[in-house]
Amino acid sequence: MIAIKSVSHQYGAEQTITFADWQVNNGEQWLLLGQSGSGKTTLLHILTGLLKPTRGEIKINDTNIYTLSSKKIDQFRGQHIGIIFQKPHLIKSLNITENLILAQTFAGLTTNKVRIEEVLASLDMAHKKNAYPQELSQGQLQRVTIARAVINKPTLLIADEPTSSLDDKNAEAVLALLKEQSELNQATLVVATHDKRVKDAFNLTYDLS
Ligand SMILES: Nc1ncnc2c1ncn2[C@@H]1O[C@H](COP(=O)(O)OP(=O)(O)OP(=O)(O)O)[C@@H](O)[C@H]1O
Repeated sequence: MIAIKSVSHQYGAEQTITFADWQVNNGEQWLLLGQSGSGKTTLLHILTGLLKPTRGEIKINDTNIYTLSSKKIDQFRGQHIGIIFQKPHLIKSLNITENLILAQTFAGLTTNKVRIEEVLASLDMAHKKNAYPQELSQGQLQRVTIARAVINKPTLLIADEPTSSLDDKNAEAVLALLKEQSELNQATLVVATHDKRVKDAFNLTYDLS
């Protein structure tokens, strides 16, 4: 489902990061490990269609994504890839339901409120569907971020450092949620981290260091 082959990226004249070939099958749960500066963010951007690598090929669901136009890549991302960033990036002037509608619209899909209610319920957030982002706690905001990432039933769910700012208890809870949601939505999960606490929760690891 994800295959990267002979991929490297060059920043300026001096720095080239080379990525080992990687094959990820449907439904697998992977940890993407690497120290600061090893290239995790670069690889995530490459995988999500945000950064065309200098060399190599990336296939997601048999689509060679960098052969698509940038508009088609944006649509492909919206429909097939759910991304959980460290910070929520929700629109403050829209309530939670409206933020999720926006995620459907950006992907070129029609509004599906039933799906929104289903996802919010699965994250125990149904009671906050009309709340605004500033009315939510950090933990609730993180749940909404996960809801937004899975709303379009992505085949690939990517989380970038989801636990680094959390204490042990919350880090464990977020990991459990990510695993549960990827299973519920039959999505492949890739969690990028340098957080050693996360290591034991995964048995498949792609290590950049
Ligand atoms: N736009 C850029 N221009 C030049 N060099 C860059 C650029 N982006 C990243 N780099 C360099 O590429 C290397 C990998 O960066 P990247 O952000 O992918 O690492 P990372 O593993 O995500 O690090 P961290 O865990 O600290 O976020 C670093 O040496 C960085 O300085």
